[in-house]
Amino acid sequence: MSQSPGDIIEIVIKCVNFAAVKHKDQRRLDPESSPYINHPIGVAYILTNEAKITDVDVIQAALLHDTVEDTNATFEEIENEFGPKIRSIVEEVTDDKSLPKQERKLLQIKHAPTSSYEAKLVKLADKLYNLRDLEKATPKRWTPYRVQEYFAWSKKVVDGLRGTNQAMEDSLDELFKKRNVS
Ligand SMILES: Nc1nc2c(ncn2[C@@H]2O[C@H](COP(=O)(O)OP(=O)(O)O)[C@@H](OP(=O)(O)OP(=O)(O)O)[C@H]2O)c(=O)[nH]1
Ligand SMILES: [Mn+2]
Repeated sequence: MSQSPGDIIEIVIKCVNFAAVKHKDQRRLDPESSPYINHPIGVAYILTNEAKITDVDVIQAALLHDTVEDTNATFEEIENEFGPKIRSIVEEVTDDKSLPKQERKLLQIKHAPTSSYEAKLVKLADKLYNLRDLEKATPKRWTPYRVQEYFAWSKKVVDGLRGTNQAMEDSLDELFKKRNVS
């Protein structure tokens, strides 16, 4: 059965609310300690506004994409509230925080090319948002070297996501060019 505009608004606001409640005590690492929720909302907005994505599953997954990785939310909870499709996309974009950082970073590079189309879209928007943040301000306690390393690693992940969305890939390439990352 197709979703009415009312159904879509209801489910999207349910995701925004779920993410806001889960991320409520978290802040970004920028000098002003912005609310963390700005990030998932901004990732979803990149997808609607720049990537022109209208698939509600992708927008929902974007809003929820860091809840399991960074809060007490569980995949079971996501499935109960939002169904198996949303759980599956969120699962694809969630790092296993029990692994050493180096390994997590390598796994993102490795898994990017075989991710689903929906997960690739969320990943591209996530990287675009974070790299734009890095252009605006250096996160607390990050050295210039760490910033440059994040750019170089992101390029390797993005290279495995190509052929998914031209607008986001063009914006990412502009950022890599400015940083001389190739
Ligand atoms: N650029 C930037 N990033 C910030 C800021 N505050 C929090 N972050 C988060 O930091 C993460 C990147 O930092 P890392 O040290 O590389 O990753 P880690 O959290 O996995 O250890 C991103 O997580 P992520 O969204 O899960 O993405 P990713 O780690 O998969 O790239 C990003 O959302 C900020 O002010 N600026
Ligand atoms: Mn994120």
